[in-house]
Amino acid sequence: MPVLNHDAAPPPGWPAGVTYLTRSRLSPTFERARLPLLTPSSNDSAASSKVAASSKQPQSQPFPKELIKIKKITEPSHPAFGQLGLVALKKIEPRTKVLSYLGVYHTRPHPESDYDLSVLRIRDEDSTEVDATIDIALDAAKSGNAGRFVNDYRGIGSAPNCQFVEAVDSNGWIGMEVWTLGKGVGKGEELLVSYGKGWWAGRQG
Ligand SMILES: C[S@@+](CC[C@H](N)C(=O)[O-])C[C@H]1O[C@@H](n2cnc3c(N)ncnc32)[C@H](O)[C@@H]1O
Repeated sequence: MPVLNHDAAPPPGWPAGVTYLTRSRLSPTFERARLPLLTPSSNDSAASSKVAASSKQPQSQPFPKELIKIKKITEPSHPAFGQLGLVALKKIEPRTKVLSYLGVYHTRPHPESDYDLSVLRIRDEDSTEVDATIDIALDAAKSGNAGRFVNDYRGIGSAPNCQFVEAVDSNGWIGMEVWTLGKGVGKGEELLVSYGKGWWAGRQG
């Protein structure tokens, strides 16, 4: 009898055309020589000092269906009207992990993506150029989990109620998680982070 992998089923509201992940992946174009930089135990990684110690993660990251749901935004006054967001199904306590941000790690710029999170940016010591950097980012544009639906607070709330936090993911790589901030998130409230002023500045046209 076939065994169904329920972890792999996307949560309700998942959009067609986006691959649902329960673990992040490497892009086929990911420069394999950079892989040790993603592992915080790596000796020469500047990343290791940046990443907070994290409890051992399960192999896959299920959707926290008891905490949140994916919601279609139907209020015309909402700046992301017609899109999706994340809403709390019950009060989520302050400083609580809600879910991981999963996607595809890459080492090439993805300026066109609105779902791309930088996880590592360090100086390239092998380059003769003064400003040369090594950049690794996690893009959920085509493949990801519900972390990709967290909206920015601007024009929606007075302040973010969540933030992206660096952590070690289930692959042992530097990853990102969505955590509540100091006030938690009330039942029915939308989870909102700050993408940062730079994110919006890069999109002004
Ligand atoms: C990472 S996605 C967030 C999820 C997105 N709403 C969706 O349905 O896929 C980022 C995109 O969401 C929208 N967005 C998020 N926060 C916003 C805000 N405060 N105002 C306007 N648009 C926002 C923008 O279109 C942005 O490019």
